[in-house]
Amino acid sequence: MSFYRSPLSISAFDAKFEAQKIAFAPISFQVARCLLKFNLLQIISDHGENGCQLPTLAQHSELSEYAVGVLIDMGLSMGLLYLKDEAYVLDKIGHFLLHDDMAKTNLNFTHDVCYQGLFELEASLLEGKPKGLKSLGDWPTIYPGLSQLPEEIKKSWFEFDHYYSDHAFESLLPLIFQEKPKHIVDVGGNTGKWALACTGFDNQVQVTIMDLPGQLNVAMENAANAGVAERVHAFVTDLLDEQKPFCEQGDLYWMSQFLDCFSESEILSILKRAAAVMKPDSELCILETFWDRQPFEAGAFCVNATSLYFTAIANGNSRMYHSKTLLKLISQAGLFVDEDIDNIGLGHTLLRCKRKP
Ligand SMILES: C[S@@+](CC[C@H](N)C(=O)[O-])C[C@H]1O[C@@H](n2cnc3c(N)ncnc32)[C@H](O)[C@@H]1O
Repeated sequence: MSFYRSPLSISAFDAKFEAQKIAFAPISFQVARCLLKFNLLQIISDHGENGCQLPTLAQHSELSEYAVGVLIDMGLSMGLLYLKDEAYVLDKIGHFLLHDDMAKTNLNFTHDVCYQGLFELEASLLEGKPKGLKSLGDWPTIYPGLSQLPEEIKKSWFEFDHYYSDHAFESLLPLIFQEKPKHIVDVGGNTGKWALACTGFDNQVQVTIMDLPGQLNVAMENAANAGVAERVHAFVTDLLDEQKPFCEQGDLYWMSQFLDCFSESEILSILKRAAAVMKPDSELCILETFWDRQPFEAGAFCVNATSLYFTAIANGNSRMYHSKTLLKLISQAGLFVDEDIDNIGLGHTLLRCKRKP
């Protein structure tokens, strides 16, 4: 990691400006969202290098000239737009806000899932509980509620979750099937996307998904729709309950974007239970986004920001970890890392683990 290791090279004057950007950050965020929502960035983009004047923009939009005016003037201040005489022209940051699917996915997730709940960050930090979760529903953590979230919010949550794992899955399949596993146990298998990717890649493999009941219903429906119901099996569980059995007989245990949903002590307990059912030659493959393993500072920013979603909304006690934290827990659970591969998909790391002899 080449960043975060020295003071920023920035003048006091510019640093003071950066501090003001933070002070007004929620306002900038909502302005960006509304510029997108009301199509204003798109209309300005359509007008190319000559740009578009306020009255024309208002004519093309459902908003009043006043409403468009406050948005686009703040758009100038945020560096999304610039002025050419009286016309507003799309600048580079505006271009990426409009066209970059990662920015869109992160923005929708932040708005729909996190925005209201983050008001409770302070209380969440003090109590170690996701005090903002009540903005979405009445559950102890977000996970039992995933399948019951209102449609728009559910869409943003799943698009966010899938965006990152989908980018990793394609390059992972050949790696995961290197040792030709016959039975894969997908721990926290969610909607069954990985299970379906595996059954599509290998026409013999059997996949068991361990998850909470709400998610498993969705996953099994997806498996049936894909015509692989006889090769995808449901293992209903709550991994926070140490008394519940762990699926045995897996050649390969798969935990993708899963351990970050738990605190360090919960991770240790889950890993110990996995190690206890693993055969001497079983593998445990962990796919995570560690903030210290990001090739670019932008990645570390997104990963560290996501931690606060866990704090205020998801469960109050988990985060996107530093790789050293997970490596320590893996060893404490009686496992060792056989292979450690960075830069998979969008900043994922694959840890291939085995039981210590
Ligand atoms: C962030 S999603 C990861 C989904 C998927 N593995 C991927 O890579 O996109 C976490 C998954 O863990 C499941 N999960 C969370 N808490 C759980 C628990 N206590 N017991 C079982 N599954 C749980 C959730 O239902 C969800 O499907």
